[in-house]
Amino acid sequence: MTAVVAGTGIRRFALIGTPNSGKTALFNALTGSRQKVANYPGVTVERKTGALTTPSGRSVNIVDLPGTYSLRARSPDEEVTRDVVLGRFKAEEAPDLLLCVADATNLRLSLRLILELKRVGRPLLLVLNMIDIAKRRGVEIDTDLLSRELGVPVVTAAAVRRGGTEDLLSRLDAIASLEGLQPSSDPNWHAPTTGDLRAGQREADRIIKLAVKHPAKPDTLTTRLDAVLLHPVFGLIFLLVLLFVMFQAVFTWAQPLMDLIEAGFDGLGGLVQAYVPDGLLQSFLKDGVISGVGSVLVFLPQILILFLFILLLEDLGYMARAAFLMDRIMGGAGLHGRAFIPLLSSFACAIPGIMATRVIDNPRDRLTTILVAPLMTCSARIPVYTLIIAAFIPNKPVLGFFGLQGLVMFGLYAAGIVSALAVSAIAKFVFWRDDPTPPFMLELPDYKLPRPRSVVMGLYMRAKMFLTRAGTTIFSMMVLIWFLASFPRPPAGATDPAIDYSLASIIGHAIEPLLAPIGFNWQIAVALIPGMAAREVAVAALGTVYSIEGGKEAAEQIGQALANKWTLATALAMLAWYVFAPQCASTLAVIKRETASWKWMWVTFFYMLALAYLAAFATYHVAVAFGAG
Ligand SMILES: Nc1nc2c(ncn2[C@@H]2O[C@H](COP(=O)(O)OP(=O)(O)OP(=O)(O)O)[C@@H](O)[C@H]2O)c(=O)[nH]1
Ligand SMILES: [Mg+2]
Repeated sequence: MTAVVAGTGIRRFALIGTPNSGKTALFNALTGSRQKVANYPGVTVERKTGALTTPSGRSVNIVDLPGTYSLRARSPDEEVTRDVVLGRFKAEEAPDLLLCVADATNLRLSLRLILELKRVGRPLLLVLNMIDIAKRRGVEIDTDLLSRELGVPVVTAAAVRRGGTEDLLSRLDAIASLEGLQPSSDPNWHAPTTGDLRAGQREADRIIKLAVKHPAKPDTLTTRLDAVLLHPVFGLIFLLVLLFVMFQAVFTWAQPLMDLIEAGFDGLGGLVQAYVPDGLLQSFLKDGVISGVGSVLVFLPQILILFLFILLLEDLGYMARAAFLMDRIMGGAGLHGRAFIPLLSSFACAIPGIMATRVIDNPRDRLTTILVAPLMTCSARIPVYTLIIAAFIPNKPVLGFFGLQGLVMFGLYAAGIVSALAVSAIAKFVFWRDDPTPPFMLELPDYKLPRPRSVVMGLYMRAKMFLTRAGTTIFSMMVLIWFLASFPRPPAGATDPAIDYSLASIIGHAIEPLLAPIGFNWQIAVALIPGMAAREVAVAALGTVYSIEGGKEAAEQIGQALANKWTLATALAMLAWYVFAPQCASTLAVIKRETASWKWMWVTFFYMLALAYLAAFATYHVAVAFGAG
């Protein structure tokens, strides 16, 4: 028995394979986890572990790894895979077995990888995943012959089908009960040279010729769709229309649901006012919890609609195509084609977007992408944008079928994208003028119909995350704001509104002079500080401050309060501010971690702050000049 097994009694199996071959789908099927699975290469960027109990009751530790074509690691995510496989990963024992996952419909690069892995000297098992698709297309694989030629045992699987991992499980069971599994590796291992890789590819092609028969009529759906969707003109038009429909949908489809949630919170507020005696408790519940947290929760439908689109596009296999289409435009701005998916993920949140840059091998390209990712419009900005747009922009039709509100929203997203391109172009010019951008290579996955279960699961996870945030970060910030806006209590016989005596007012008025040139009042100043915890907190904070300020009678909703108390110029300046402001501490923390430097974190913070201030200043003064003050 090996030391590893004797020590813990638990086997460690690692999933390794080419990108998009279904490793994470298998990992989820085996361990019951819910790691992100999507139809483009580069979804997993760090190692994840989970536990499997085999049919005969043995415990196995499963490690999911980022996809890679070779152990000649080029990017940070591939380095993780290489180090785990070689047993060099700090604080982790080497795996007892490498489960090499291959896409059965596309074996060339997978077989080259497994030939390369053989040189490491660890026990191997080749899993031919997506066997369901291969069968449907009529691809015939002689697994016995394949196994003999490779000198590696082979098993088939369909990770996302019910019962699709049974054969694999019984294999794993047998392997887990083997006594003499030696997790050793060849001490003379060296990274493959280009020559090694070529030789490996020739050998892989020879084996494929022997063991795999492709149907006479290849699958043409993907080719036919790509003729249109990858077309340099029609493809781009399609992408733009798609994005526009997405933003329009976020606005219009969500409205009925938002009205419903809003009515629910209004009802709750009414109940609290009727049944909880006047005083601090009533104010805490009504102004702090209901006006504050409630004003953020109403945005759940919009966020879910946005994610519905993103999840569908990811599962369909469209994301990698969009990256391909955008490569020319992004290249012009000094961004690498590989930056597209990280930047698109940043529409959800800059944090996973910044993590996704690990697939970019060139450190300079990776850094540029990290610097501009926070400019993409994350979903936490949606509440701020929507609230202000709904309060100030009339819902007029434009050109017959576009809504003005939807257009403004689209404009804000566009402002984020254009400024990201501009900043990266400037960064390239200033820091890396002479470095050429390396060519862009990305395997385009086949189109797949999204599976309803995984889409629903993805939405559920998003909803859970949003609600958890509302219940923790946002709620605790609200308690703080409510406290600051309620204490100290006004002196006896005071005639001004109670909030004027509070700490919030003192702090807000102290900062106000700095923000007055961009048209912000003291209430906004108060809301911006806790907004650093999470952008949407600013909305909640305004809800609380205006609710306390309004006193008992103020039944008006926050949107109405803003419409009454802000000028149009202030509202527009606030929108401009939010396009750029570095309003999120967690993003800054992730930048620090991913770049391993304080310097780049501060660079991001200050350049975004400067842009935000300038943009808000310009917007405010132009708007005032046009009479919107
Ligand atoms: N039909 C079918 N689809 C599968 C199967 N396994 C995975 N998929 C789909 O293939 C796509 C890629 O799956 P992932 O599990 O994200 O692939 P991965 O190997 O983890 O990819 P990276 O993390 O990017 O390296 C997803 O759209 C899955 O739903 C399978 O056995 N059958
Ligand atoms: Mg994965």
